[in-house]
Amino acid sequence: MTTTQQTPVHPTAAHGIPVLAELLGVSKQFGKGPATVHAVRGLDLQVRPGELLALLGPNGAGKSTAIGMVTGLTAPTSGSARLFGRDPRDVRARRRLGVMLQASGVPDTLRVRELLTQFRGYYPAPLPMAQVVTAAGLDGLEGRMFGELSGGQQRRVLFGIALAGDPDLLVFDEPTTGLDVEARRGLWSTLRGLARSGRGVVLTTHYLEEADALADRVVVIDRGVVIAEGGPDEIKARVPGRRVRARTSVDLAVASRWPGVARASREGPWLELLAASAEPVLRALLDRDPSTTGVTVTEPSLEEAFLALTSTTEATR
Ligand SMILES: Nc1ncnc2c1ncn2[C@@H]1O[C@H](COP(=O)(O)OP(=O)(O)OP(=O)(O)O)[C@@H](O)[C@H]1O
Repeated sequence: MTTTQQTPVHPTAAHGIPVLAELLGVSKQFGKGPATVHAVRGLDLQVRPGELLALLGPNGAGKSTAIGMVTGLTAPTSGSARLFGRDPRDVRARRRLGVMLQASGVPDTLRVRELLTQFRGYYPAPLPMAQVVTAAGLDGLEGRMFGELSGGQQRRVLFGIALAGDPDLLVFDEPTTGLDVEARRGLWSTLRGLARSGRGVVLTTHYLEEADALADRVVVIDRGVVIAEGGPDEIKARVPGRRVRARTSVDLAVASRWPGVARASREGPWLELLAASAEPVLRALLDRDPSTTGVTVTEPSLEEAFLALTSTTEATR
């Protein structure tokens, strides 16, 4: 952790717990007139030291736009974004921030060592080169040109660049996209270590098991607004659901209209229902088709909770 910083962490109103970054009632619109896109609408978000926060949401939900406002790359249309208590575009705040975005803009012809040296040079107290290389899994790649690396190796370089300044807050937009299983697990462990050392870590991900395995707090965004927030277990509990699967002749369209049924799907003879609770569904199934067999009831995964939270009742055949 950088020890030379003069800037105090911004003390927020909420119980005096320090906040590294926050969005307060932030909205962002792109375009004008009938073509206006409301990417983010009235979003509140806070990131605290030592926490790993995952932003989840379907494509186009507003996750990258939210991250852009936290990191000062995008100005809010209304509301306020603060980074270490300052405007996120203020260089004194940005020096304490490490960012890894989806698009890189890194020159293909620079070698990994040159890139890391260049980025370390932007910061007052950068992380030692050897630590950056090890944490990002770049051992042996230091002499290679960026443009000649594989997609996964390039992601690791970008990760190294985000770490280079030894930042207090790290923001990653889909950091594990394109990484193989081993590299992903390695990155998870690094992210956990960063949070344990007191840094704030924010990431967006499409891998829901990643948020489940990693995050202290999950914020689910849909159409620009927060629709759920809490620990992974709390998010799952927000859908007080059970997945009921059974071999039955009950019609999909009928079952999908039962009260409390959030999703229904059929695969051959198997009907699967995500429902608020299992008992009424089991009763209804057996009433309609006494020969229903093979019933299993399970808790929803984070993925199912996420789908139920971000979609209206949907029946698929
Ligand atoms: N520069 C821009 N100009 C116009 N529209 C934009 C711009 N950036 C984002 N949008 C729109 O804002 C909405 C939110 O986009 P955003 O990239 O924040 O979503 P996301 O949750 O990160 O999606 P994904 O998971 O696909 O990366 C989308 O409808 C997108 O098309």
